[in-house]
Amino acid sequence: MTATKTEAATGDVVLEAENLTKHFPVRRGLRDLFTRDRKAVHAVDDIRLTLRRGRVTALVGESGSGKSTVARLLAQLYSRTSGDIRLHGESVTMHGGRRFRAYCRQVQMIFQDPFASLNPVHTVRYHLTRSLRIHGRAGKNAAELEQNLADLLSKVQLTPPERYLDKFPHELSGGQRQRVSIARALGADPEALLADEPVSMLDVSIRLGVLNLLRDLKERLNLAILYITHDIASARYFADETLVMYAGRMVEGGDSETVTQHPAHPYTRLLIESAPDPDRLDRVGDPREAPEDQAGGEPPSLIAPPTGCRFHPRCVHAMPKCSTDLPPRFELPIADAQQSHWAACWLYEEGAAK
Ligand SMILES: Nc1ncnc2c1ncn2[C@@H]1O[C@H](COP(=O)(O)OP(=O)(O)OP(=O)(O)O)[C@@H](O)[C@H]1O
Repeated sequence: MTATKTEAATGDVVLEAENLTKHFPVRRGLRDLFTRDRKAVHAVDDIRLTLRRGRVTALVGESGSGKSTVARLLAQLYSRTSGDIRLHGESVTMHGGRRFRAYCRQVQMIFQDPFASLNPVHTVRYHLTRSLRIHGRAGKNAAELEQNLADLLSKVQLTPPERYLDKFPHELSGGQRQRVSIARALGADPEALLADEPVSMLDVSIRLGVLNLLRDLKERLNLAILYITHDIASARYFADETLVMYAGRMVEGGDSETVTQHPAHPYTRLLIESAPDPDRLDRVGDPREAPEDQAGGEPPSLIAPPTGCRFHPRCVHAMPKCSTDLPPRFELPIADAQQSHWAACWLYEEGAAK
């Protein structure tokens, strides 16, 4: 791992990604061996994001938009094609060793499926003890270990701890299993949590409880949280900032209230209009209220993604420029000077007809 200091080493910034890109090579067939054609899935291109202490950042987009790939790049589970990842302003390059282990301790991932991420033949005690031991936090003796295990379970509101410590994963509910996964991540005493769809496999009735727990941990432990979801409504409820991805690129970002209540990018509007919302049922049938509803179609192939804006083939507002030129981030006016709101859409270029 190499390390170079940047100016962003100060303040509440924990983790930053700059121009983060991941292309997966496509396996070549026999015929391709005779051509120079090297195909790749352009899963993630030019991602820029910042995670701050005590804040939740939501990464929203439909299936296949590249959200999990971003999380796995940040967790160092994938090597990146290009771009930079900085922890406290220091660039990190994966090569193993002490610094790499320190990064893995500070940046922990929570997976979507708690049943798959916990080993069915081991108890809660085993999972949590292993995490504490790996990260050198098990304590000096058995009594200290027991206390640390109890503390971890209390942090995720599984109390009294002795009721859960010797249970196997199949003896717990989905929500309890996800809490154990969160406790295991907390065993490292991390600064950032990467939560990849942490509630999407849970019953609707218990999702809120797990999101409230994560919010409580964010506040009490001052954690930076990346919350990955396809549910933009939950981003409004749970996240301070929301970033929207489409076909491997970020298209809009800003504080969650603004992005969800005043979406600017045609894709974000489509995403919101496609989400079930009882408040809007009376408006169904009035196309003027929801012009993006007319945008049909499917997300593009990421092996040969569209040039220009990747959303242009589906966009009802597309202009000739959209199919040729990649839109940069345009800052949008916002009442609160503390907040920011941007959209990567040519509609917001100065002088463009809206
Ligand atoms: N290991 C891999 N090899 C090749 N292509 C991959 C790999 N992992 C992901 N992809 C492709 O990269 C794109 C982005 O996938 P990713 O899983 O990051 O999307 P996502 O937004 O998280 O979707 P979902 O919500 O369904 O998990 C998809 O086209 C996917 O098929």
